[in-house]
Formats: sequence, structure tokens, C-alpha cells
Amino acid sequence: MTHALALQTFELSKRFGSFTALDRVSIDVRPGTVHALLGENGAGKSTLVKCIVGYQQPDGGAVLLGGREHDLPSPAAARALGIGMVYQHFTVVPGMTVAENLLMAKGELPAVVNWRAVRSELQAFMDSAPFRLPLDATPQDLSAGERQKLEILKQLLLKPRLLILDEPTSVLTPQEADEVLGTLRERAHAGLCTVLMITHKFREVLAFADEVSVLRRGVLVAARAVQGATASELGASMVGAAAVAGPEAPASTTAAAADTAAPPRTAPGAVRLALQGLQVRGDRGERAVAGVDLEVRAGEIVGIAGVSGNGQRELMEALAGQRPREAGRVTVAGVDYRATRAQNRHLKVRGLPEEPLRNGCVGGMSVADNIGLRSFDRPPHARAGLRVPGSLAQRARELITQFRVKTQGEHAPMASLSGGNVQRAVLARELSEPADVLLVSNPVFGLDFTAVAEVHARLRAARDGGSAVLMVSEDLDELLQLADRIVVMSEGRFVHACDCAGASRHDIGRHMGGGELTDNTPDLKVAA
Ligand SMILES: Nc1ncnc2c1ncn2[C@@H]1O[C@H](COP(=O)(O)OP(=O)(O)OP(=O)(O)O)[C@@H](O)[C@H]1O
Repeated sequence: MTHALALQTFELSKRFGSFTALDRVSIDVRPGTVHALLGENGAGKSTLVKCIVGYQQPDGGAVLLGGREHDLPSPAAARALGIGMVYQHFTVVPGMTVAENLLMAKGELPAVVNWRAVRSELQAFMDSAPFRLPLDATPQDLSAGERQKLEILKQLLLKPRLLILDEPTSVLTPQEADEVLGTLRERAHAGLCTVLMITHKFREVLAFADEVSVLRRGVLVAARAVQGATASELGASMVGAAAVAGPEAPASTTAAAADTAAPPRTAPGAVRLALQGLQVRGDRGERAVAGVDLEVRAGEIVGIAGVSGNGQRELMEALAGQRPREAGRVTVAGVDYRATRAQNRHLKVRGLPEEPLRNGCVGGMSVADNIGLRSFDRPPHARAGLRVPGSLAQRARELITQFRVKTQGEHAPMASLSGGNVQRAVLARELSEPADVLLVSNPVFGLDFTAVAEVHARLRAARDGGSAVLMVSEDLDELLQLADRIVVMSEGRFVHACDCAGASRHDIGRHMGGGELTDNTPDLKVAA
């Protein structure tokens, strides 16, 4: 018997004010298949999915499940029809055990709880589940990858007939990503459920999806079987031929140019950033960074690989002055570095924070004001303490075009932009002036491939111009493509280091999973 549900949308439309986010989109997701949803940042993928799970109401068109039209006034209504959704952000409750989190998965408290019966049911579910987690563990005990698996288990427990996932592999090691997607495909092909997943990774589409729909600027521009497709065909339909060669895309930053151009490398120069015995505590007082040493030289990109939650965030926050350093020393160009505003200006240290809407912007303020946060009180935008009317808006318009930020104008609130476009706006602010040291955290998280290519081109250009770049990324492929050297961080320590040329993806992935970690693993001094 098949449980998998067919999903179709018929001419689905959604407007925000005068802006059309979805324009008569008709997709066809066959039961028992894995269907990928591709599109540039701001193409309308999340909006489409939100209309299907009842989180937003379309302005026109219909959603058909199992061939029948359904009204979906709320997420609860979608759930009742067998639709499960795994969001990009975590929804597990931190203080509750895995068992308690699973019990809450239905979104309501049970009328009677017989814990013995519940536990044995959950254990039986776990024994047959594609991945196992200890029922008594709390989310704090779990790695980010395990928490992502718990999110998926919560949905599988509800036996969804249609499972929708928004970039489900962003916090997984390459091995875990393959395991999760492989398992979901098996379940789909066994007829247990239909899978619709948003992803920016072509590798995942080509390896795991059966069919793919591509959105561009709110319009369905391609729908096809994956078999026989190539990454470049998918990329071309995402951006359209005109966009790749379009006038707003400078030749050096188009997707094709940016990732294939061989950067003119010179040997790295003097040490610009040095960490010695740096220790940092995490939010719960645990030692998140356990005494690390590192040197980053002018003209090189050093990438920190690792599954999120292994101390990378705390390390970068400590470097940026947003978290106290418990012990150790940080120097920039030989000077003790405390990350004050004056030092950042003087030593030319710039940063791209993680989750830029939360950490690098004021959501209610306009795009122009956010782009001007560093410079609004300095010439040419201010003279003798007075703002120069129109100056910042003019500069913001230039940067919006140059960095291809999709916005309804420089006066639109930052929070109205799609995730990827917030990132572009912050990049515009941070990369528009030269930097000697760049501290970068997950710079392309959630960005589509043209934006990734642009950001990478800009980071390479900074490196080639002499910047010392320290970059944390959860995407190993990105680091292998971009960095000159990689250090792997696991449980607050650097457990592995290698040059990128000739590095083994599998080997690094194993270290990311903590495979080689022992209590006595020494920190690695990483020098050029
Ligand atoms: N609540 C809202 N108010 C105004 N505009 C919105 C709202 N939600 C989305 N939009 C706009 O609709 C467009 C589509 O956004 P959506 O989040 O669906 O894109 P996406 O394809 O999921 O992008 P990303 O890959 O960056 O997450 C964007 O231009 C966005 O600014």
C-alpha cells in the first residue's frame, strides 16, 4: 500500500503589497519521488513552501494533494493532511530529552501520558528509524548534525505522506548528508512518503532527486527529470542566459567567470593575524575553545572546517570582541588586538558575521541605513557632525547594483529581504573597502550559486590584494574550493590541518565527525 502523497500547485500566486513573489506557479510532485526545488535567492522557494504548509495564504491558485484541492488555512491543517516540514532553523526544545521532544512533535500535549508505554513505543520507533539517537539525551548533548537528525525524526514519527525540507543538510558532515538524503530517498521509493526539498547544492539534486522544479523571480521556469541533467544546465535555468551575461553582472563576478578564473597567487606574506593559546567559554560556561594556536598570513585564506557547534562560533565571536577571551593572546600585525572600533579602523579588520540579519543588521531599518552603519558619521556621508542629505542613499544604490541585492529599493526595511539578499547587503557594506584582516563566518550560507560565485570572487580578490582571510564554513566543498589551507575544529580544538591542494575530502570529513579525536589530541600549530 502506498502512503506517499501527490502534490500539485495550480497557478499559485502570492503578492506582498505591489510585489509578486509567486506568479501562477504550477508544480507537479509525483508520489513516492524526491523532488528538488531550486532557485536563486529571492526566487520564491520559501514562499511557495509556506503556502503549501499553510503558513501563508496564497492570493490565487490552488494546492492539490492526492489530486484534490485543499484549503490550508494553518500549519495544523496541513499537518492533519499528512504534510511534515523540516525547517532550516532548529525547533527542538533545548531543556527536554530526545524522548520528550519526540512526544511534543505533534505540536500538542497528550491528554494522558503513560511514560512506560510512550517510551517503549518511542524505542520501537527508534529501532526502526533510519538513524538512532539516545532517548535520554538532551539537545545540548547532541552535535548539530544529530539535532538536524532529531528534527527529521520528529517529522518521521508523524508518518508524513509528504515531507518538505528546507536545506536539510546545511549542518551535516558530507557523510551525514549522504546518509540522510539516501535514507529519505529509500523511504520515498518504498512508497512511504513523497519528499520535496529546497537546496542550493547541485550535487545533492543530481545524486538524490528524481525530478526538479526551478523558480526564477517567482515564475516556474523549468521542470524536468534529474536523470541526464547536468549542473551547468540546472544553473543556466536558475539564472537564465540573460542574467549570466546581463548588464548588471560585472564580467569578473559572473558565476562562470568567478569560479573558473585561476587567481593570480603569490606566496603568502607576513603574519597578519596570530592566535596563541586562545581559550573561550561557551554560553553555558563550558570550554568551547580549548586553547588554539593559528597564524594567518597576508595573501592567504585559512579555512576552519567543522560541524557547527564545535567552537567555531565562539572562536569567531571572541576574535570580533563579542565574547570574552578566557586565556591566550590575539595579535594583528604584531599588535595586541582587542577588536575596538578604533583598532578595527586603524588595523583594517573587517568581518562578515554569522546570521547577518541578527548579528550584523537592524532589521527594521532601511537597506541604505544598514549599508551605511559603518560610515554614516564620516565623510562623504557626514561633515562637521552633520549628515549630508542623499549621500548615503546614493552610495547604497551603487552597492545594491554592484552586489546585486534584490530589494524593492534602498528604503525597504532590511527584514523584508530574503535571507540571501540580507547576506549580499552586509557583504556590500563589509567588502566595499579594502581590509588587511577579514574574519568571515559562513559567508555563503543560504546563497544561491551565482551569489556564491560572486562572494567567492570577492574573497579571492581580497586575498590576492593582500588580505589575511580567516573563514569558518560548515560547507567543506566551499572551503576546498576557496581556501589555501584548512584546519579542522572538533570539540574546541584544531584536530587536523592540511593544504587544500591535494587534500582528501573523505579524510577531512572523518576528522569533522570527531573520528580521530582523543582526549590527548594536541592542538596543531598551523604555519605556512
Ligand atoms: N513577508 C514578506 N514581505 C515582503 N516581501 C517578502 C516577504 N516574504 C518574502 N518576500 C519577498 O519575496 C521574494 C521571495 O522570497 P523567498 O523567501 O520566497 O525567496 P527564496 O527563494 O526562499 O530565497 P532564499 O534562497 O534567499 O531563501 C523575495 O524578494 C522577498 O524579499
